[in-house]
Amino acid sequence: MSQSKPETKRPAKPASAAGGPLHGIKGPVVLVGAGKMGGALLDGWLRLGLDARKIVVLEPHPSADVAAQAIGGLRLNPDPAGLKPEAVVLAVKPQTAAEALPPLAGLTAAGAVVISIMAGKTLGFLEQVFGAGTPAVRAMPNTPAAIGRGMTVAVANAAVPEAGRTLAQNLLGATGKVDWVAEEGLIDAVTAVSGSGPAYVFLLAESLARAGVAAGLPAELAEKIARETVAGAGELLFRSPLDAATLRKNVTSPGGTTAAALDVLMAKDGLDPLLEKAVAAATRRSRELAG
Ligand SMILES: NC(=O)C1=CN([C@@H]2O[C@H](COP(=O)(O)OP(=O)(O)OC[C@H]3O[C@@H](n4cnc5c(N)ncnc54)[C@H](OP(=O)(O)O)[C@@H]3O)[C@@H](O)[C@H]2O)C=CC1
Ligand SMILES: O=C(O)[C@@H]1CCC=N1
Repeated sequence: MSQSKPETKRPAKPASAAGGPLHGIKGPVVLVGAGKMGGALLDGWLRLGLDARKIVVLEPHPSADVAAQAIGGLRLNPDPAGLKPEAVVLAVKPQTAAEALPPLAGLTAAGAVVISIMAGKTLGFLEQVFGAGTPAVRAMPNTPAAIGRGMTVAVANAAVPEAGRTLAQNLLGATGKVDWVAEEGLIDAVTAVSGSGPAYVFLLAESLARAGVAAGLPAELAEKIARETVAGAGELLFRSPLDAATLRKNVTSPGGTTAAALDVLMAKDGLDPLLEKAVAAATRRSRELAG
């Protein structure tokens, strides 16, 4: 290993989860690509008590945290030829998939479920690489997975048995909520909304801070209050039983300051058409990434 990735916070030892959702997994679970999203999944599995000895990571430049899991028995970059995995989780970039995955096609010979989180890459592509009839799940998580607050939407091909779906549900659910759809075509728009969505929210924090500076605030104060506002509003949305529109109305006094701002944001050329264009662009890009 010539290079290693920056360290991210990982729990020193997994929370005990005897009898938890990952308890019945025999393994090995092979994770291909342990970058930002693959690393978040790995964290979730370890946090939920999946025995590190049941995990294999294939990653050319593992972070120090991933490498450290080898002490607990995680196997890092063994020869894939001898492996008979229960699941193979694909978390490499879609642009590298065509080169990175064909050498791993033999991994599914013993019936492993392939679970891909790659943007754009279709169930058809997975079957092309791993063979027709391979049980395959295409899933789209997002980065709040890193703190167990992810939102994943998944679709399975017809070859996935009930047990395979449960396995995928449990592995993906280690990072947050999982919804399933029957129609694969929806995943491109899901990618544009929840997969990429955290970036839009972080941009809102950045943009709000810049607007604060333009309104005369010192940059440090503007950044702090914008960040806390986005984080606090997100937390309120998470905890409150009220929907987003009601929470918005609760901020908006008639004839007050919020109403003045919302007149701009909710105008015909406001946020709605802008986000519609942004989500359409991301959806298109997801379809292009199918290759
Ligand atoms: N980031 C996000 O918000 C989301 C990402 N995704 C999807 O997750 C996947 C991973 O994205 P992300 O984690 O952001 O990207 P990263 O670049 O952080 O992770 C990809 C990892 O795969 C490694 N890799 C490259 N080639 C191989 C190989 N041949 N075998 C094994 N590992 C390899 C990379 O190593 P190196 O860097 O050294 O090349 C890198 O560590 C993508 O397909 C993306 O579409 C899905 C939802 C959200
Ligand atoms: O930007 C991307 O392509 C990936 C997929 C969703 C979030 N990040």
